[in-house]
Amino acid sequence: MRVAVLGATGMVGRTFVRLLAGHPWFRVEKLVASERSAGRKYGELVDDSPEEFRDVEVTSLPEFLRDPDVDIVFNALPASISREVEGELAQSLPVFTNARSHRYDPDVPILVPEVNLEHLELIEVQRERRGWEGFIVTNPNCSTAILTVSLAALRGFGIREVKVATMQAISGAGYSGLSALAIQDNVIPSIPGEEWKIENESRKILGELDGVEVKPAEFRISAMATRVPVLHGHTEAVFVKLEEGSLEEVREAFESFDPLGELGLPSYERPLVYSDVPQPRLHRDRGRGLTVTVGRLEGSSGSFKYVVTGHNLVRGAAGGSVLNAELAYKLGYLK
Ligand SMILES: N[C@@H](CC=O)C(=O)O
Repeated sequence: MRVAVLGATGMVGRTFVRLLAGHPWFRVEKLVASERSAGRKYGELVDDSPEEFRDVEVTSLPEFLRDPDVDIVFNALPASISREVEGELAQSLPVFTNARSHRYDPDVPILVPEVNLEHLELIEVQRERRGWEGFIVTNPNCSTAILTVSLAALRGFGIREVKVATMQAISGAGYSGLSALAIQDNVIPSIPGEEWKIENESRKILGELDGVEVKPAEFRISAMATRVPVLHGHTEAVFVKLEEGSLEEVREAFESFDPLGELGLPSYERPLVYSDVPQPRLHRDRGRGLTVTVGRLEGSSGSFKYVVTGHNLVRGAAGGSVLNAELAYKLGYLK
């Protein structure tokens, strides 16, 4: 299928392009960016462009919108312009987006294939309600994606409460998000909007599809987000209360979590690996960036703590979105 990547020169857009290079089902035909970049070769704008895209001429967003002529859109544009752009494109095309603009619409799924694949049924609700031929599927905020993969492994024990403190990498703030002087030798315990997203997106993702919308999961959740001087890879200290489960059972649940192994999705990797001391520099690239690493599990009688780390740009953004598209393709939502 022919694909366009919107916002192709930003941190997440570059990751989309890298992950889609040589993809067996999706062929990137259009790299879309600002008017400033339009007409220039992708390799001039992005130093580490995959070889096959170095000479591709970048298209401006207005030009793309006049005649999209692709089968699928991956969106890495900023949220400030995404709502309108996505709404326009979804009238005729499937849109897989990293932007938060539509995440909280009741008929739009926040999809993590290993956690809530059944929420894809909302595509039919969107089409019915909005008269679209296409649809919008979002991936979660990066820290939420990493957290929910670990929580999904624990769902069978009955999750009652989650407390999480994040240590988020610099790349989560975008290419020019933070100055070196602000983050070097420092920890910044404030990421605007992040805690609300973690708390609300997690409950939607782990919630139940009730016909035309998702009933959020009922567990209590409280998040504290911090930025740390790590390039890529968000790490999270999680404290969870479960209805039941021993330490051995919880560890076994982490170790055996592999819900979509049979589907044959090209990007699929085991979503979770247990390792004693998870660390972003050592573990973020595990499973080509799609595997999260869980460890430091301690606790008893339904009260546990653990650490999870994962690649914010891959599992937490572009990689999650590509996996969403692969799942939709496999389940017949892309024609
Ligand atoms: N908001 C996150 C980026 C992931 O979506 C961050 O600031 O790290």
